[in-house]
Amino acid sequence: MRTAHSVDAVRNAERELMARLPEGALMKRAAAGLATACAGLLKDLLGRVYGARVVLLVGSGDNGGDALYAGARLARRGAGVRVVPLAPGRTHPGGLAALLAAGGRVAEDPFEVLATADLVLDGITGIGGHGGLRPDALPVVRAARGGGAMVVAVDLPSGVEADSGEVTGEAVRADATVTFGTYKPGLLIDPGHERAGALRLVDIGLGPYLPSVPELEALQHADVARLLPVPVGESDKYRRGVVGVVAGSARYPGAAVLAVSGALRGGAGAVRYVGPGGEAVLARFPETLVHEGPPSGAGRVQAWAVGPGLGDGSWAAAAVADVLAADVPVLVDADGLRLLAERTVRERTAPTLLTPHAGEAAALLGVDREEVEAGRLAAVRELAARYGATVLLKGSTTLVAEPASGSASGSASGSASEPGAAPPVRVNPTGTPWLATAGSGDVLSGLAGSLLAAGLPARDAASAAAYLHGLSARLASRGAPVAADDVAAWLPEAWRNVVG
Ligand SMILES: NC(=O)C1=CN([C@@H]2O[C@H](COP(=O)(O)OP(=O)(O)OC[C@H]3O[C@@H](n4cnc5c(N)ncnc54)[C@H](O)[C@@H]3O)[C@@H](O)[C@H]2O)[C@@H](O)CC1
Ligand SMILES: [K+]
Repeated sequence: MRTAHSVDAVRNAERELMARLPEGALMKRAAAGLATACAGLLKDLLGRVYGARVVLLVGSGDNGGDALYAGARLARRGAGVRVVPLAPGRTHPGGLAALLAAGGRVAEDPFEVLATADLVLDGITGIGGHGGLRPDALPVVRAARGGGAMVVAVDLPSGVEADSGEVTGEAVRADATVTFGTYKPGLLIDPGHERAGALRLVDIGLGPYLPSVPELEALQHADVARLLPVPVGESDKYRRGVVGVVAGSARYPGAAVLAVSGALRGGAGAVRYVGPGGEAVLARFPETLVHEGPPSGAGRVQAWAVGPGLGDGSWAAAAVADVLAADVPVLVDADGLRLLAERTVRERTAPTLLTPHAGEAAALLGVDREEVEAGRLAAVRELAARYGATVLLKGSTTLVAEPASGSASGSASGSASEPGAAPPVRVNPTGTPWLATAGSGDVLSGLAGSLLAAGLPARDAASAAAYLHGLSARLASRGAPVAADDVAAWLPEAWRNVVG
């Protein structure tokens, strides 16, 4: 599991640790890890550190200090290091002295050195930065990218808000980010994540001083493997769980097929389909149990997934209300989200999982889509709190938030967090831009619904589904476009990849 902590948590931990260490020791630890990472990258790039051309972009804070001490280490190994001070007169004095003593120099012409640099270290701002890059930094940052050097961000790409991943205006676009002590939420959530490049974590000894419950967590293979249901000898289809899928319409019969295709690969023992797309579903998946009346008359199910391609006719509205009245976990997606009342969801006693994309989340919150996209973490938390439901906010870095315990009964998922506090938001690390394709959300709904029916708590079902879904798209794509149908077809391979 990768975990990220807030700036406040990092600063508190740093304070406690620093009180036990000699002055400056923590920064030197950070700089040593940073220099080692840069030396490794230079060796991959050039086969050597000696003679490499390194430029340091340095702001007014300790982030610049890290860059300067790391630059000094690289200079001692024979790299030609030049510093571009973006806040002249406020450059970290100890760091600058160390760099100059090691043979580094202040660049006379920033643009000249950036044009020929092999590696640029972005030490403009770290966790103390706010409000995006300042105008005076923009031409220098653009020249760094334009010169073709590898750009390595120190702790965080400058311009990215550490706690949210928000970018106001412009931010550095790094090839790699070397971060200290713990990941920061902004490194794992878009738009910040996408600016960070490959992530490396340097241990500076903060671990024991960080809160045990992080702000954010990203599951890895082993975590997901532990969550996935495994049938045992005496399992039958009912014990494995039956998932009910309410999806599709005369206009969108394909949504029914895609949602069922995801549900069939999600671990439930059987899939019941309810809606007007039964014929299309059976033609493709004869193993589906099809029902035409209201969902409540369909027979036993352990969880429902409702919404993809439903349209907004009266049948759809009645079906959504019918499903929400059931005392089993319910996933609501797509058109279903337009047909639900906040109060109905809040009053449910069984878990509810909402799976909006940014546009749908914006409609539920009554704000603009851009606001949700820029502040995804705040949006998913707000939705979970308002609806008292688990919320999966789709996107390139899909997020899963749980409401604080007590705000919705039945939706706790065994988290180790304090009573009353919401557990950490989960961010999915397997997404790929190729997943932004029509119908892929329908597959995800069926898959997550199936995992709910198999008995996973809503937060686990949502995060395991997002993980498998992203991985499946990556496996299917291998760099080429994929269709939603491919994503569904590759789910068994993704599952094997995770548990194998
Ligand atoms: N506190 C510690 O013990 C450690 C801190 N470390 C480093 O220190 C960093 C935090 O240092 P600071 O708290 O000094 O903060 P930063 O260095 O991140 O930035 C704060 C400085 O930048 C200015 N600033 C804020 N927003 C700006 C913007 N948009 N454009 C330009 N300048 C802006 C502020 O006026 C302030 O002077 C971490 O990210 C990490 O790199 C590491 O050395 C590990 C140890
Ligand atoms: K930085």
